[in-house]
Amino acid sequence: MGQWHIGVIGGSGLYEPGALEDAQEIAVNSAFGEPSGPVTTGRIGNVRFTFIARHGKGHRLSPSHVNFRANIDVLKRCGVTDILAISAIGSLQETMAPGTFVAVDQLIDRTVGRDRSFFGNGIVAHVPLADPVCPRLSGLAASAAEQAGATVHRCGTYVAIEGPQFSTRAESHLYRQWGADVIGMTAMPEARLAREAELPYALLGMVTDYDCWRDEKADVDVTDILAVMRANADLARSCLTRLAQSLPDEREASPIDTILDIAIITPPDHWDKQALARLDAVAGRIVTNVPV
Ligand SMILES: CSC[C@H]1O[C@H](OP(=O)(O)O)[C@H](O)[C@@H]1O
Ligand SMILES: Nc1ncnc2[nH]cnc12
Repeated sequence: MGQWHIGVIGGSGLYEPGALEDAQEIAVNSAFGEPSGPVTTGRIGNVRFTFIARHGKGHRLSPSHVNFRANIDVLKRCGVTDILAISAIGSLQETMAPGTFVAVDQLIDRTVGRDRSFFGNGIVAHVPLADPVCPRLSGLAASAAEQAGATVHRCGTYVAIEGPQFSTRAESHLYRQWGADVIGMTAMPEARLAREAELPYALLGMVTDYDCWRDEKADVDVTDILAVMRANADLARSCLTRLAQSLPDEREASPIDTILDIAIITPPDHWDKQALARLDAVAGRIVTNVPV
């Protein structure tokens, strides 16, 4: 049992966490390069929240240039116990209309060329990822969103594309045939890296558009997406307040908190010193007590 500390990754249209008590903006260095920006840490009631804007303030970073490793590393360094990501998503299903929320539970990764692991080169780990989303946090976040007044779909498969362009119509139809429900550009490798950092991850998507499969005339565009996101940003922020109010007083341990115990395949006497040095936060629970 322990305290909750929720890391929030704010996506398109959500560049500020809203009112946090005792809020402080802090620049935290990462061993994996430049994060998207400083974090804002503060409390809602008894629960600590630490927020980072995924694309940076002013939306400077495209999905391909977000340093996902640095962002997760920084949140881990801040001591977060769980991550709630908030994203703009396109809908691939008629029933998931713009303005509704989706608590994503599965992911398909179509991104290319992004750094997708903290490990390799001197210390190899293979974490299980069959269920990339933490059902506990996802359920709590979905309930919080409902209490805040949102219509929430409690599961959905998200296909992560590389972007930055939106999909072709043929791709959009293909993803629907694959069983994807929603589409975005950022949940991968974010979810992979959260798992490697032993952080339960949940993703609350806000549907902003129907991508391009549905209507031959009205294709997705960024202006419409941002209008929906702006209209929903306060709703997203009130989800955080509701979440803080509804979290159990004590946080029960999750199997994800110790997932590296079953994932690191390289024996400690072969661990590379340089690799270890930058894993001091992500795998700090394991590597800091190892004699080198
Ligand atoms: C602004 S439209 C496309 C952009 O929005 C989504 O970002 P995020 O997941 O950070 O909310 C999508 O993944 C694209 O990056
Ligand atoms: N249709 C779409 N495709 C990819 N990313 C998105 N983010 C919001 N809408 C999207």
